[in-house]
Amino acid sequence: MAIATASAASIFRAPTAALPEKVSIRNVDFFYDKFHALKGISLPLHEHRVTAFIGPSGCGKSTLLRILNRMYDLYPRQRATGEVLLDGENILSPSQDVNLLRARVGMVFQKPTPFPMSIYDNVAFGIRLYERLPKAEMDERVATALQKAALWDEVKDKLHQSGLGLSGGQQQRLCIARSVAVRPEVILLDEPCSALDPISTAKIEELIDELKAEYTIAIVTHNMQQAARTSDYTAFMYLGELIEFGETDQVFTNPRHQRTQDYITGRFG
Ligand SMILES: Nc1ncnc2c1ncn2[C@@H]1O[C@H](COP(=O)(O)OP(=O)(O)OP(=O)(O)O)[C@@H](O)[C@H]1O
Repeated sequence: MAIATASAASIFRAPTAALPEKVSIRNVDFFYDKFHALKGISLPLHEHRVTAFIGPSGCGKSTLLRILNRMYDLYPRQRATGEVLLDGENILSPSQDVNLLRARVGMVFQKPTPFPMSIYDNVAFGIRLYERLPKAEMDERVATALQKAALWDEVKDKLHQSGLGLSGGQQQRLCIARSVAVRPEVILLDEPCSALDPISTAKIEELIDELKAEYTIAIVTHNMQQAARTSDYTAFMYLGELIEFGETDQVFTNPRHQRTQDYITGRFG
């Protein structure tokens, strides 16, 4: 994929002023039992910006994302060391309330995962975990979340039909609505378009651009064009290490490391 050329620079967004670090990943190591999957990872996620994680299969992108909302806690023998500061507080600390963390840091997975319930209940589900709202207020929250996920117009007349009856692209936007509904501060997207057709993919990419006005976003993607189009910052990982992190246009047009250059030009991976 030869997009690491000066002539392709126009596809990148204009460099933006650096905003504060919403998340600061500091010297993080991760272990699946004895397997050392991440080594000394340090980088920021800037507030209201999109950071893309790229790198060959197995380099640790999803593992890093799963650390940011302590998803790994659900599995025995998985552990992280180092610090992940969210607004300056270390979320890896044993005293961190993990449920609260997952409300602040939402996650959308590769495969759309609607629950076998109505469109309305899919969105209300997350809210009900944290809050008890009167019906009118809940209706409002569900509608707002669906609007933010650019799905409202397509579903407003069938809110009580099953979420499973939606197309793949609509299901993924429903999952984004479910995540947005609990008013997170950070949204983690793990290859959110890999199961989608090009039109649905374009919709999700547009949506990512809109969502960053309110949220801080991290996206794992195998699609170099998608990383270039959607992100402000790019992190290139290889074999559990962070090789390069920088503004997306710099990483794609003028990478500092040969390995980054080789990966983004399709020479390996
Ligand atoms: N549950 C697990 N138990 C043991 N090792 C694991 C587990 N999950 C992932 N790994 C290993 O950790 C490393 C990083 O995996 P990870 O899924 O984070 O990579 P990735 O970059 O997201 O890959 P892909 O692009 O293929 O999704 C790989 O070597 C993988 O085999």
